[in-house]
Amino acid sequence: MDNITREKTLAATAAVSRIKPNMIVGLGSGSTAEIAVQLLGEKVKNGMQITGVPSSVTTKKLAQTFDIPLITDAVPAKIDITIDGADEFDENLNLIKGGGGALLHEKIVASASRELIIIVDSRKTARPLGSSFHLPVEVIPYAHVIVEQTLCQLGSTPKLRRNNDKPFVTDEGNYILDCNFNTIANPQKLASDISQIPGVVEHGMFIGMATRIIIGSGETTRELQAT
Ligand SMILES: O=C(CO)[C@H](O)[C@H](O)COP(=O)(O)O
Repeated sequence: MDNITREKTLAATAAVSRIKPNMIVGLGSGSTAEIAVQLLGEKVKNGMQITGVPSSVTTKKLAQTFDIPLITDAVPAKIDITIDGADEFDENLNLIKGGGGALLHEKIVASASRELIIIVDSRKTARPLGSSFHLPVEVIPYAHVIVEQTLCQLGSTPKLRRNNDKPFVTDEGNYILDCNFNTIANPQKLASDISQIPGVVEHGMFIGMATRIIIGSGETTRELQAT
């Protein structure tokens, strides 16, 4: 196992150790969250009863291979703990997510969760949002040209995400604009401005949602907790 995978596994193991029998567990997306799904699958195999709520089609398929009982039709109003990854986080535990394109379902699952535990490897450290990752904004295809123009007026350089020569399409059939805002000085204000643009479905800033960030670091983990 390479060092980064070991760090992801350490963070995922620490997060999964917080899952107790009969919990409803939100299942995040991305390579780190997938390790957590695999570890949860082992718990289920050993007899622990949990119910998972997947945040993407990819995660649903993975969880099914481990026979994790799932709720897939609609997100329940109360999820005990969600374990997910992130592309960036700041010292206030605000996040940028959506590198894998699952930000809409991830945010819905997170919004229903009593606890949102984020797991990352040591390449990700607390820094102002936008400093190293472009903010994904999910838009309905019909509106993507006009939304792109408005996002330019807000100070970014949006780029339509592509999958080979076609636009990348999300699980809900939408497009993603990856927006370089450089460092985002006021995430709350920008989040509100973007949410008001007609045609925007969701953006990848998760503000005040994460309760804990577990960072795999070498042979150990360290944690940041919301105050
Ligand atoms: O937000 C996400 C997917 O939409 C992922 O959680 C994020 O991209 C982190 O992925 P990884 O654990 O592979 O670095």
